[in-house]
Order: sequence, then structure tokens, then C-alpha cells
Amino acid sequence: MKKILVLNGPNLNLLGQREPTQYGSTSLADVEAMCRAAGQRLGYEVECFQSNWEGALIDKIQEYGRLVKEGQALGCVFNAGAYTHTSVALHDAIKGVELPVIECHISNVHAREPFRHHSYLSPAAAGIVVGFGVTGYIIAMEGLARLRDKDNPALR
Ligand SMILES: O=C1C[C@@](O)(C(=O)O)C[C@@H](O)[C@@H]1O
Repeated sequence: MKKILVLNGPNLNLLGQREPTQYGSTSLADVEAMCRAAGQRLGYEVECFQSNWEGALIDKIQEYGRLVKEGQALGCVFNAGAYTHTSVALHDAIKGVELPVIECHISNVHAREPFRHHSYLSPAAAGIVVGFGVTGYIIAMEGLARLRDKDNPALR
């Protein structure tokens, strides 16, 4: 069974408590449980990883780049939080290992402050999901499967 990485960046460990009007009241643990259930439905093993540290996110991206090359993983759903708008290093990590990434944001970043309108990750991403709340993670997983595993019978 191939793996999908659900990767979350800074402050997303506070999901459910942090700015609930913006990000809702579902905790990260609940989001991760939803992703694991979606993985079961779609036929993938889901690994969830969150870090507030840019380097730890880069290490995980590099690890999954290797797993994708070896045929053991499909790709990654990535909410990089605020690093989305600042991190050339995350852009380079994704490009460097050619990891299929679906960039995901809970809120509609384009309807918010101008500094959230630019993403360093989007040019390196295979697809982007924004503004669907935490359901966006599931949409992103299914989108990744549709892009990278077209013959998956669970998608019919
Ligand atoms: O931390 C976050 C969360 C976010 O990525 C989202 O999921 O909507 C949007 C980012 O601008 C913000 O810094």
C-alpha cells in the first residue's frame, strides 16, 4: 500500500484553538484522523507530520521524495502555514526531490491580507486547494490520487 504524507507547518498544531473564525474548531488530531479515514477509503497508508520548524519540514519532504522514487509513496498534501509566504527553502526542497505536492490552505488566502496572496510553494506544487476549511485536506488527497494514480478503482 502506497503512502501519502499529510504535512503541516507552523502553528497548525494549534488548530481548533487558534483563530477559530478563520480556521474552524476542529483540532489537528481530528483532521489527521479524517485524513487516515480518507486514506483507508482511497487505499493509501497516511502518515501525518506537523512541525513548527522549517528544517524538519524539509527533512520530511526529502524523505518522501526518496519514497516516491522507490514507488513506496504517492506524494504529499502540504499546509505550510505562514512558511507558504516566506520560504524559498521549502520551494527548493519540493523541486529538489520532485515530490508531488498538493498545497492546501484551510482559509481562502486570496480573500485575506495581501501578504498571504503570494505563495513560494505554488510554482512547485502539482495542485492547490484553498478555502474549503479542513475538508480541503480530503479534497487535496483525492486530487493527488486523481493526478498520480488515475487507475485507482476507489476513484470511480
Ligand atoms: O498558518 C496559516 C494557515 C493557512 O495556511 C491556512 O491554512 O489557511 C494560511 C496561512 O496564511 C497562515 O499563515
